[in-house]
Order: sequence, then C-alpha cells, then structure tokens
Amino acid sequence: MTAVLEVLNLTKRFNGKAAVENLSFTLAGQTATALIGPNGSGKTTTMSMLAGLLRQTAGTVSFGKAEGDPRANIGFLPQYPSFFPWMNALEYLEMAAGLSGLPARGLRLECEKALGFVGLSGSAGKRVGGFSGGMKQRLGLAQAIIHRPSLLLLDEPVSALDPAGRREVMDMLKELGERSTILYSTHILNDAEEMTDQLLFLREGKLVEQGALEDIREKYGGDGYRLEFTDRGSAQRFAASCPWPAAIEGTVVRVGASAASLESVLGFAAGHADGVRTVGRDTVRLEEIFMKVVGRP
Ligand SMILES: Nc1ncnc2c1ncn2[C@@H]1O[C@H](COP(=O)(O)OP(=O)(O)OP(=O)(O)O)[C@@H](O)[C@H]1O
Repeated sequence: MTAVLEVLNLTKRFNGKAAVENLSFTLAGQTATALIGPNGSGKTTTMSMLAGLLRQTAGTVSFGKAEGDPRANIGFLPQYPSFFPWMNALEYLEMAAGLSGLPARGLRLECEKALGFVGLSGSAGKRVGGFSGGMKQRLGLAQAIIHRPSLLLLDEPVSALDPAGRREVMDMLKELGERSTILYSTHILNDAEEMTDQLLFLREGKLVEQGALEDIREKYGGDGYRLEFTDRGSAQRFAASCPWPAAIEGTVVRVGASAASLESVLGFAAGHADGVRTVGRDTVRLEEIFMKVVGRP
C-alpha cells in the first residue's frame, strides 16, 4: 500500500532538551494509527511538526505523492482548538473553509453538511463563546474535515468529551477512516483499542514500540483463557493442579493461549468443576500492554 506519510528520524529539541527524538514511522493509505504515551511524552510536539506548525530540529516528513502544498491535503485538530467566541459556528466554519481554499460557491452547503456530520446542526447559529468543551471539540473536528483532506491529524480528539460524546466521535472517526488516513493521539486506551491499524508508543520523546495491535498483543502476553471461580480457594486449587502455567488474581485464573488449546482448558475445567463460575477468552488489554511498554497509564 502506498505511504501517505513517511517520518524519518524526526527530532525536536527545546533549549537543547529533546521533546521528540529520532521518530521514524510510516502511515499507509486509509489506515488509522494511534499515537499513545503518557503526559509529556511528545505527542503534541509530534503532531504539531507533522501539521507544519512547528519546525523540527532534525529529520524529515514526506507526504507520499501529494502534489503542491501538502498542507492542502491535511486536516488538523489541535489538542485545544481556539475560536473567536463572538462568531457563530457556521460563520467560523465558513471562515475556516475559505482559509482552506474552498470556493465560495456551495460553501455554505458544505459547512452545513459538516456541522450536521459532527452533530452541531442545531447549534449552527449559536455563538461559539457559549459552547461546551465537547461542542468546541466537534466544531474543531468540522474545521479539520471541511476541505475533505486525505490525511487527518487529530491531537486528543476525544479527551474533552463525556462517554456518550466519545462514542459518537469515535463512530464519526471510523466513518472518516473509510476515506482518509488518520493519525490520532489519545490517552484513552479503550478508544485506541477500538480503532487502530497501527499503534505507536511514545515514552520520553522516543518511539519505544510500534506495530499492529494483534502483533503487539502477541508480543506482550498474547491471548489466553480466563477462568473465574466462586472463591479464592477454588482458584488456587485449580491453578495448583492444572498442567499449564497459570496466573492467579484473586478469584481469577489466567492461562496463556500458547500453553493450551481451548478444548483442553474446557476439558480440564469440567473435570475440576469445583467452584468454576465462568470460562472465556482472555484478551490482554491495551492498558496492561501500555503499563509494560511505557511504565505508567
Ligand atoms: N514550547 C515548548 N518549549 C519548551 N518545552 C516544550 C514546549 N512544548 C513542549 N515542551 C516539552 O516537550 C515535552 C513533550 O511535550 P508534549 O506537549 O509534546 O507532550 P504530550 O505527550 O503531548 O503531553 P500531554 O499528554 O500532556 O498533552 C514536555 O517535556 C514539554 O514540557
């Protein structure tokens, strides 16, 4: 698949101190990549360099086959989008669309469509100064997509939203992902788990792990089986007698998938049915992987 974005040894130092160091990765067309890392790990600095808002100290960023100014093909949502509070949402979006080079003809209709897409149709005529954080985030997303860019760079697109708002915006992003390449940073690991072809883990400005979620899961524990018991004693008896390496957490016993087949685990659990409440697949959660890779959530 053709690369939409190639980053090579990207580095940014502030007063001699590296905020981002030797970052290299590629975004293939129409894929979603999650950039994850703790506070201060360099996510915003990276996004700002890719969007052309911050000049790198070293390294290169190239945009596939894009002709002309690559920024015309980029939609960028900053972590804290800023607005003119006295404008209404439609006025703001028309201004953003004009700055993106959209022709005046048909502009209003395009803006109304974009406001509809982000769920702000009913607020098009309202002043942005009165918007909640979530509404501002949606308006920021509308300005990022108004010119139908092929590459979307979204810095923490859902962090200001409540769970219902996050759900809606994640669904919007999935829909956008059908026609655009998306790179988004997030702290919310459930979201990264839900929409990602590639994960990039940043720690202290360095890329410490990258790859597809399935490959990373495999590397950091893989899938397995999770058996829940009615009490700790039953869990301990099962773990002590089962023929595979098993980890106990309270009333839960986990068995690695590489150690056993589902049939053998079910068969053994049936024979040692004392206190078994549930048996199921155990998928290592991204949060656990994150803890292993970067050390803290
Ligand atoms: N303009 C600046 N001047 C000096 N240092 C900066 C500047 N911008 C960022 N930094 C430093 O660079 C490092 C990375 O910051 P950055 O904002 O990119 O991290 P982040 O991963 O986006 O954090 P968060 O999750 O809190 O938004 C931090 O140590 C930060 O203090």
